[in-house]
Amino acid sequence: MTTHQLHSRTAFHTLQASRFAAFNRAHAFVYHLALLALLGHRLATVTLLSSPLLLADLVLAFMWLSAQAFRWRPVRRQEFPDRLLQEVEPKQLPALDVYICTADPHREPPASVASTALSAMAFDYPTDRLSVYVSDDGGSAVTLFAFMEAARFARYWLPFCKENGVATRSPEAYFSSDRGGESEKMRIMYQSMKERVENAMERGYVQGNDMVFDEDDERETFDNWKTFSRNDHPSVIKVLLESSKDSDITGNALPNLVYISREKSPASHHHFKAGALNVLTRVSSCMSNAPVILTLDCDMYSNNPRSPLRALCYFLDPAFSADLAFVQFPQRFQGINRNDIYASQIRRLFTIHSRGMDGLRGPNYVGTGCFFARRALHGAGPSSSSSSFPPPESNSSLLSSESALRKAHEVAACTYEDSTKWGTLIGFRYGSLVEDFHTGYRLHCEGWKSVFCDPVRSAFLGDVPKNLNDGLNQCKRWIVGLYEVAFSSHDPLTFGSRKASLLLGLCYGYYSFWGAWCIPLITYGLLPQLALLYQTPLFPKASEPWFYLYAYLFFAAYGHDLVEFLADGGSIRSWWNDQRIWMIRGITSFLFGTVEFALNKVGVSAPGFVVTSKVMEDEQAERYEKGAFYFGAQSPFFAVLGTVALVNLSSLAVGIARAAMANEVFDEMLVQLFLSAFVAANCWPIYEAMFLRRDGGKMPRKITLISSAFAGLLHWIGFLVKLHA
Ligand SMILES: O=c1ccn([C@@H]2O[C@H](COP(=O)(O)OP(=O)(O)O[C@H]3O[C@H](CO)[C@@H](O)[C@H](O)[C@H]3O)[C@@H](O)[C@H]2O)c(=O)[nH]1
Ligand SMILES: [Mn+2]
Repeated sequence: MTTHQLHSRTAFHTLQASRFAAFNRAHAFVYHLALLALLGHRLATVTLLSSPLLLADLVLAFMWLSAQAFRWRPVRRQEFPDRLLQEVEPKQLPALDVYICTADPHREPPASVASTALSAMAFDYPTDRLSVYVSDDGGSAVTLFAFMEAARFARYWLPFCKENGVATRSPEAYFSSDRGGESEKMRIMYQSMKERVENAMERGYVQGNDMVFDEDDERETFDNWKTFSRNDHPSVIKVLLESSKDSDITGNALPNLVYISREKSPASHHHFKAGALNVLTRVSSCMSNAPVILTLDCDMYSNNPRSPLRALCYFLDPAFSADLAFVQFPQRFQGINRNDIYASQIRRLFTIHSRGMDGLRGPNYVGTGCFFARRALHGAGPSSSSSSFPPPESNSSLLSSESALRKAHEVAACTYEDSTKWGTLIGFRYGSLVEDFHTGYRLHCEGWKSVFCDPVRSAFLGDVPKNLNDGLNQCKRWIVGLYEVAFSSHDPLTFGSRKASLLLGLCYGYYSFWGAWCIPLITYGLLPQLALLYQTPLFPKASEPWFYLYAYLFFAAYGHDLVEFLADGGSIRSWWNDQRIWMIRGITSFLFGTVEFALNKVGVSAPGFVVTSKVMEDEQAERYEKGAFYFGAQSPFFAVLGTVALVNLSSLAVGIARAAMANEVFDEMLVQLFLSAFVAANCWPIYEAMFLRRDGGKMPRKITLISSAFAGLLHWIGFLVKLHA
């Protein structure tokens, strides 16, 4: 029991260990014995043909073992913002800097990005200590324009939210559901602002008709912009709202709002989002320099205006916060269809495993919805930084003062980081496409801890890729980034387990090698099926005792997974979809990511960050809403899926036919028959898309043909192997 529980009547937060922990440990003990027996049996019976299964089982064993770390001590926390407010005067609350990253106005519509900013500006937080900074890696004049519009709209929107007790403070989200009465005027105002932004977006630049330029300076900015290109332009830093000068229509101060597009040049590396976050960290330190920082992706709007207070329940607890680097809220999403066909919620990553890590030293940083102590980004471990929180008052001079702006431009320059420790020891860390995973991991290694904060009303909501191909591409990028950490000089298994803890090292090890799932998934998705076709048994007979070992290992793993999923609030249908997508990712994203990482390693290609699209055509939206898969892209992923689906279908058909004729086939081949049937059941949407559907989401003819050719090739190889065996 912690001290916080003892004083739970006044504590700002409490912690409760999960009742599952004891069960998990007992189960892990039994399961590991079975796993050892399996590996022993495999080794003793290994043949040339079954040797890939041995490798697959070894990878499975590693995955299982490292995943037990998440189950060792899951915890749940609760925080009490009202108690905090009883003890801390609003004037004593630390300043808060919010960072919002955007990178591409075509994939991330500027009006939605501005909506996210408005939701953060409308936090239940003293506006004179709140600043919102947006980083625009897209270098888009339209995004700046959208933020200028948002700055004007904020004068009405903030008082509207507070007077009407609105909880959904992103205007985009608020007006997407039908509202009448009072909000009609606001809706019209928002719609017309959105239209102006969209018109400028369509045109591609901002002109005098779009807005009344307040100052010549504004006109000049947009005129100069016409010579900029995305990858080559000077820094643009604009203070759009300044708390000490600007107020809303009721006379209350507005938060600071600052637009930044860092300098870009083809000659320097920009380190994707991590680079953007580091510029934000430095520019904001020249301006508001708040001790608390919130990072948000441009699509992750605030859905709970009190989340800053919740984070402060931890940061303002002096007995707790000395080594607290960040408070992570789960990534949650809006607009997911009923049974979450693409398993977009990724419950395991975003909640189940986060709770597991929270019982060790804290959840991983997942890039958005995360409050940081600024000092944790200074590169000194917790013991050497000042233990009191919050640190002394932030800058009080004007954000837009000439000196602040001069300094800000200096630190946003693309050569500023040359021969500094930014990205290696200071700030957000470079070297991985999953800068969030990497940064959180390194902070844990430095001795910092983190907290997982999961209020009943989700704190933030974002968009998910609602198209299978986009989702698989996103996952592929993650895999490449995760391997970059796995094969760095700070690899989780050796370095991490020493510096953080053995269990945390295993957690990070599990994810850094996430892509290795492709080995067992591809092996188990093809080999037993081909062997079934050519009547080669690879598993014990159903009448042998060893059979029960396999059955136990399979059903216990799936069962445990299901129980965890249901306990997290999932349904059986969405669990089924989740495990299906895991298989699909395994043989596509994980495989392609593994290959891509290897190619990067030998210098054939270089890592790139393809921003996930947050826009969707109406037809696609409708199809997604109905729960139909979308296969209508010429994607190499789909060719792999089609191949595996066809191999399983043919082996299942042949296997059943043979088993119907001879009983001993059933006995000998039960495991292989089961595997074919199980994979085929999972492949149902693929068969539909190949053979049954007529709509735009069906598999393109070409992909079906390529898949059939590959499947045929595999059958033929199987046949040759059988001939020679
Ligand atoms: O060069 C870049 C590339 C991306 N971004 C921003 O990074 C965010 C995440 O990009 P997105 O395409 O949405 O990637 P996802 O894969 O959906 O993002 C997940 O994975 C990322 C990498 O691990 C994390 O940074 C994110 O927080 C996490 O939500 C967006 O706001 C982008 O605008 C930049 O600012 N600069
Ligand atoms: Mn995203």
